[in-house]
Amino acid sequence: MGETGILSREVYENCDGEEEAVFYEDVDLLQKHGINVADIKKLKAAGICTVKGLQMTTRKKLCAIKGLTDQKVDKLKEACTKVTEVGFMSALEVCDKRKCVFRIGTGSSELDQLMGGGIESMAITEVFGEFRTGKTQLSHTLCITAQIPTESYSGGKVVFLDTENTFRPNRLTAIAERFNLDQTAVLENVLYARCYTSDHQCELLDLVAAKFQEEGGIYKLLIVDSVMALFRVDYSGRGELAERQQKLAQFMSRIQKISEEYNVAVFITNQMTSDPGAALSFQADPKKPIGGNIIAHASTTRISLRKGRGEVRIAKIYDSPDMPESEASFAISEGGIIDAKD
Ligand SMILES: Nc1ncnc2c1ncn2[C@@H]1O[C@H](COP(=O)(O)OP(=O)(O)OP(=O)(O)O)[C@@H](O)[C@H]1O
Repeated sequence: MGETGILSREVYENCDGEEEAVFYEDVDLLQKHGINVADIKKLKAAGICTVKGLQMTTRKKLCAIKGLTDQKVDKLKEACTKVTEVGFMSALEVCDKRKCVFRIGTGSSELDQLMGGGIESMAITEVFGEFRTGKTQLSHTLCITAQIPTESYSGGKVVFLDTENTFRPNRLTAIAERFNLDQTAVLENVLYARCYTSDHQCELLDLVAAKFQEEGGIYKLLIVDSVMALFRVDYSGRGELAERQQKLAQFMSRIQKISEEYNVAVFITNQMTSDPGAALSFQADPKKPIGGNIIAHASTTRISLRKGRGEVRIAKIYDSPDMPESEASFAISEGGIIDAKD
């Protein structure tokens, strides 16, 4: 561990000094089961870098990869089963598997508590809210807190996909200062890409997967700020809605798989729109997140943000598989997200 407290070495270590086990099996392993290097290269070029990733890819998608015939796909699928078993496991085994799930703090202990300890790995956490509710500030804070090891978390690097040109490195250095971290090291640990179209946003996931595989176990967080902005621009009107939702579903499915494949936390921000149906049902807040059922089903935990007094913001669990619908407040400061009472 460096003087600053963040991990700057190539090999990340657990707090007890043990080297962290790489979570996945490389597709290169398939060579031992009769798959040639050229075909493995083709998989990697398509962003399929792990055996689990291969299991998660449909036969149809594999056949669409240039140079992969039906027979080759059969052989690949067969080789996969020799490396890892697919099928049922007991709930006890699931419990054991989930022990490697970690949580990344948000900078506010109240917000962490609301989310059961922070942003969870192997899952997608979505925050949505109107403008100025702190979605981007929370994204920036997570870029730093993700690098800070705790008793149960080793700390790691971050990938930031920016669709709205709102990423500001000077915010990262200001937040790093709050945590007494080396500013240059902190910036080095965040890999940034500016997305210009929704196609570009989707294509970048191949590079993200390749990076996660290349530096196994080092990346801990993928941020997409904001997930819908480009889809909203690139597809307009009802006529293009079906196509938009199909592309969006592919994007969401891919980031969901990446989170499980590499044991990383995925954090996405989303915008809101007025809900014409809500006025009729007398809802208190006639606004809803955009992206419809696709985002709703793919996100594991959904958190709504709204403005409170001054710098205070209120977060509410909107949907979660294991947390009650409760609220917490936090504040936005020069040092990022903090507790509202600070
Ligand atoms: N350095 C800072 N110190 C304190 N507050 C800040 C700082 N920088 C930004 N803010 C506050 O953060 C809020 C904006 O938050 P943020 O950019 O995260 O909003 P957002 O939810 O992402 O909005 P949008 O949808 O417009 O992108 C503003 O109220 C702004 O005053």
